[in-house]
Amino acid sequence: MKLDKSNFSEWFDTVLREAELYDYGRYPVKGMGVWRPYGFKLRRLVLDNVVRKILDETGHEEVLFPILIPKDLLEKESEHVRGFEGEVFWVTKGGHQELEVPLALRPTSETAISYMESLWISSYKQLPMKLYQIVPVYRYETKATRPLIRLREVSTFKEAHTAHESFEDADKQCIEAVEVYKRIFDSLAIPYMISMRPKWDRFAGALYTVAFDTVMPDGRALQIGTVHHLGQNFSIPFEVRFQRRDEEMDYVWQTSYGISDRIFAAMIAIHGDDRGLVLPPHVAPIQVVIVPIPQKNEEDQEKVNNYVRELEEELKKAGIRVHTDNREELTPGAKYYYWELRGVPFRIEIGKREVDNDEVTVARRDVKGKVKVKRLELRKKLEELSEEMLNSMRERAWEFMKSRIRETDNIEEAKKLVEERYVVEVPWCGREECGLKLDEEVGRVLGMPLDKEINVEGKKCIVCGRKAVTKVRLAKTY
Ligand SMILES: Nc1ncnc2c1ncn2[C@@H]1O[C@H](COS(=O)(=O)NC(=O)[C@@H](N)CS)[C@@H](O)[C@H]1O
Ligand SMILES: [Zn+2]
Repeated sequence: MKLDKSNFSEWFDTVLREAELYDYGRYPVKGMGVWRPYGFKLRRLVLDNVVRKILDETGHEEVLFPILIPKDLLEKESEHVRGFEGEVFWVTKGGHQELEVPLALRPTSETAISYMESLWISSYKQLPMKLYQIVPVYRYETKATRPLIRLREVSTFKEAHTAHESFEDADKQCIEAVEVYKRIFDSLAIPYMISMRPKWDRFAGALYTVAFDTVMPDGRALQIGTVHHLGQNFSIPFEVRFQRRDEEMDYVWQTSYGISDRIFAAMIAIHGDDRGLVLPPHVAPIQVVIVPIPQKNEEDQEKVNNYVRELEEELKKAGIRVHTDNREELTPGAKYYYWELRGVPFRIEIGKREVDNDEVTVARRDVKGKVKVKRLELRKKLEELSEEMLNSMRERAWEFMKSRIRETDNIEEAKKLVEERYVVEVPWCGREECGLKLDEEVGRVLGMPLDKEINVEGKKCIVCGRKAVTKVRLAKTY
């Protein structure tokens, strides 16, 4: 099977399948895939070593809520229910019994969490309350479903929900949430744009939505994370009341922020190449694969086998996830291909020469060439190479994303650039009808850049010609 990343959609589906990460399209429910052992290990390492680690370090506490939400609860916040009513899976029967109250498979959990917070929270002393859970959520997506990108069972949904004393505190939490997401994406070397979503595209029930978008290899933008200021839109209907410091009663101010399986889609898509996966060393299920080079005579073979066994022991003791590929039926070359497809960051080749010189030959997955390393220096060298590899993956990914972003003051040029799969930044007057026109005729409005200086001095809205007040990013999106 020849991989060709220039045909991205085909490449992505093939890599997921051939690297035995994730089985999609064969499980007999549309929009739902299966995490296979190798992919499940990658997912667990990302969740434990990156997502949970950063969330726990920033004052969040992990919880677990029921998956079923009664209809009356889901419908308490009017904008929320309008936003999700077409997307909810319902459980309507228990055994032979029709259920009194239909139960929703959670599409997200603001309603479930606000309901319980109304029972838990009574005083400002309990605030801020910062909870998160990593659970599957369910959305009856009607647009084309795609593995890890648009699922009906979003199997890895990290949703954080926080409650605060004031609008300002919730606002500050949104800023903190943006920093948390920057750390998570930076740790996986995923590049991102941060934009304020336009009013017509914010989360159902939010005052505002800040979104992280990355650019996939085909130039289309993918929303990989969102942060919402919910104001009191849920706490009032759910009566999440608390006594303020001044002893007055008030409703809490809430935020919520979510990431999903899309972080795996982005990491796999952006770092992969024509040989398959390229994984950041600190989350790779196998960090080092040892490939022994077959020897002609018995004695040399014995020496190589012993050397390999010791080396593997040493690396395991150092906490490195190492695997020796002793399969007789494969040539070294076939083994290289097999482990490159699976994105193993480092390959160590051991032949007679390495044994005689007490060294190893190391090949890094993301760059060509090999280096010889003295066995005694190997552990330290692997740490250095891991750092170097992650940094170069991050640099390369940001370079690519920046190469896909253009600016123009001309609507015709904007259309052409979006057609060519660029993200285009254009001056805008801020009026909704112009924004909606851009959304329809040029490209999806990702929103106002929050991650760069905006200068629209003397610029005109590319739709109506009025004075521009800001810029907006437009793109073809998933
Ligand atoms: N069908 C889907 N498949 C995969 N990922 C999805 C899907 N729908 C949304 N996502 C991802 O999940 C993130 C959070 O979803 S959301 O609707 O924007 N926000 C919420 O649900 C809020 N309750 C924050 S937890 C999105 O930014 C997007 O990256
Ligand atoms: Zn305008």
